[in-house]
Amino acid sequence: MNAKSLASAFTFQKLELLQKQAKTLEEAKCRPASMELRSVSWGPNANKSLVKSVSLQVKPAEFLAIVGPNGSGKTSLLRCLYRINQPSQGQVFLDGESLWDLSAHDCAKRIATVLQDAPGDLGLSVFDMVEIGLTPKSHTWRRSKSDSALIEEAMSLMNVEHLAHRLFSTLSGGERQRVLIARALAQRPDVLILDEPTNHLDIRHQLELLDLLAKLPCTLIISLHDLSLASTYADRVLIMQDGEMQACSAPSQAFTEQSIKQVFDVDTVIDCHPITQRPRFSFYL
Ligand SMILES: Nc1ncnc2c1ncn2[C@@H]1O[C@H](COP(=O)(O)OP(=O)(O)OP(=O)(O)O)[C@@H](O)[C@H]1O
Repeated sequence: MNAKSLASAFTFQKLELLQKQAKTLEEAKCRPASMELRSVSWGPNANKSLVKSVSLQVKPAEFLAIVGPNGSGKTSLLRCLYRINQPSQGQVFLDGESLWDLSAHDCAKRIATVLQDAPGDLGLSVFDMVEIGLTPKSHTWRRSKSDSALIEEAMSLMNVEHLAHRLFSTLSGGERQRVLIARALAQRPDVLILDEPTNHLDIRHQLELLDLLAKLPCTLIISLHDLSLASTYADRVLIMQDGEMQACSAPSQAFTEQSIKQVFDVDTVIDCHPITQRPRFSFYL
């Protein structure tokens, strides 16, 4: 077997393992939810809107990527979706129920988040950190065998099981990010919201993460700076500019040379990726 076929056999085995594990998470009763924003606006005060009348529907199990330049309102919009930013106008719905009619605890049972600001040094081990993911659905303080299996499975999916006993605070940026994603997976969410999850990750881990996320049996809403990752993995792409939604459609429709010039102010040549058949970009100024 030559090096190339060895590498692809390894990738295949690993993918098979990931798929099997994602199936176990599926058996752990994920119920992908729909989300809807109806004319949602939000701002830190009455005179300032950072999210401006955004309307969209996300179907159960859909993968929606949110892209846009720095300061375009991606994080502010995500915060509306996980019940931190209460809209000044409009409403957000989770499976048809208004998010603000649900308790924070009910939301946490269904929506998991991985945010840009990592939690501070809580003196917790990696295992403890991932275990926190079980809290919203726990009925008791005692950890059961299936709880431990879920924690281990989530750590193994994110390739951090060898770090289980390390202090979270001693990890590298990329390791921390993977632990926080494992924590979100242990939560067995119906909706998973991630804000720039590929920050700190090397290219191999970026691709593995997106590949794994795209297979999870939950609704995914992810902000990404990397347009190629959004193009390769997302079902639809929402392009934000100055707090407004510029486009929300399949990558091949949302990403055009004109839309990228208008929103990101860079020139692009777009062609079709020979393997993924998705739009591929070459940027220039
Ligand atoms: N609570 C707040 N008070 C005042 N301004 C805010 C507040 N939250 C966000 N902003 C500003 O609103 C704009 C949008 O911020 P947001 O974090 O939503 O953008 P983003 O698209 O996620 O940016 P980035 O790509 O840099 O992460 C930014 O200019 C930011 O400084």
